[in-house]
Amino acid sequence: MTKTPVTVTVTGAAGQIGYALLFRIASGHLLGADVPVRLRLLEIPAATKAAQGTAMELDDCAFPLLAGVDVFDDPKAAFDGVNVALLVGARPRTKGMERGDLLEANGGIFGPQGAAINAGAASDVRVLVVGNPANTNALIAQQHAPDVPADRFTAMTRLDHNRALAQLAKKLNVPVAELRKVTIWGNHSATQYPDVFHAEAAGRPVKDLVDQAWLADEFIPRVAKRGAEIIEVRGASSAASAASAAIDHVHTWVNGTREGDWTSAAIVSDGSYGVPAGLISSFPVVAKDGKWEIVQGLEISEFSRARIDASVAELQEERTAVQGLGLIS
Ligand SMILES: NC(=O)C1=CN([C@@H]2O[C@H](COP(=O)(O)OP(=O)(O)OC[C@H]3O[C@@H](n4cnc5c(N)ncnc54)[C@H](O)[C@@H]3O)[C@@H](O)[C@H]2O)C=CC1
Ligand SMILES: O=C([O-])CC(=O)C(=O)O
Repeated sequence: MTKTPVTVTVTGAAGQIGYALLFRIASGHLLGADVPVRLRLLEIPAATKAAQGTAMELDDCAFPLLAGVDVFDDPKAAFDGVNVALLVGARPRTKGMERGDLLEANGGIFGPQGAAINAGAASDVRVLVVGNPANTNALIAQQHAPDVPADRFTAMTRLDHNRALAQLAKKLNVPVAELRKVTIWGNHSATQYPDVFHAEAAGRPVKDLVDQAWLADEFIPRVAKRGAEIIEVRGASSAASAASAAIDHVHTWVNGTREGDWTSAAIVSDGSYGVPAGLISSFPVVAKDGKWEIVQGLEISEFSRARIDASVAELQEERTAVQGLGLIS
């Protein structure tokens, strides 16, 4: 193997998403089957022993692409030279909580991590925030990294996107691969808006195949509240599906979207579609040459406008809340 290994830092490495994620990164699913990776695992001191255990198991897999694994409890060391940062480490919600209830508990984690990325990351660093509330945590990290281009900070709505694909595929009885141009707008929360008005199923407009009552009363709430449904049924928040979506997000970011399709990612708004610039909000996006671009020029109906605005209003409230907590200025 001649390529230089890519350094991937995973926070919360001893957690349930971490356990589902690390083995897929090491086996080449994140960046490609010919790209060696060096893993850096960041944990709180109480969990570094468990992370060491996972590192031992990674060794035992003898993955040909894995160039090394190190465990850290210091963000500065963990993010030194990082190319891809997966910020997973944060407390998950439990039954009866909304993700926004985690703002105070988790927000404090992301300022120091953003600062450590600012101090030591490689110049091509890409950051994906998974820990909830993901959009606002990503905003906190980004605001602490003034020297890193803002477009390198993203939050994960790919799980919501994948959930929307799965629900539509079932409803329309088509393979997931035949679905295109589904969008998640706004916040990774119950206010998110899964939009199928531009979507296609096997080349046909989805809006002609489903009625508005199904969309409003079944599809949208099902996707938006799927995280809570998993907590209710599984007794713990989504892990393998979240890890899989994180893999998809970074793989698409680096390798591009397929022709004639787009995906969803929460990225720093440039003001498109009336989303205030600077908020980290989910949009329809394509990845080209390693960069996300918002799909422009889509017609937004009144039905969609009201739902996008409601989710964006929640993002603004979350930003005001973390300003009030002194987590960003
Ligand atoms: N954006 C999304 O679509 C999704 C987000 N999530 C979120 O991902 C986060 C992680 O979930 P799980 O792995 O299930 O939780 P978990 O509780 O199993 O693991 C979290 C890990 O993070 C570690 N951690 C806490 N503070 C840390 C810090 N400052 N630095 C490094 N590590 C730290 C903990 O020690 C623990 O090992 C939660 O906030 C959860 O809500 C979960 C599913 C989907
Ligand atoms: O719902 C939660 O708390 C975990 C999560 O973000 C998801 O499964 O989408």
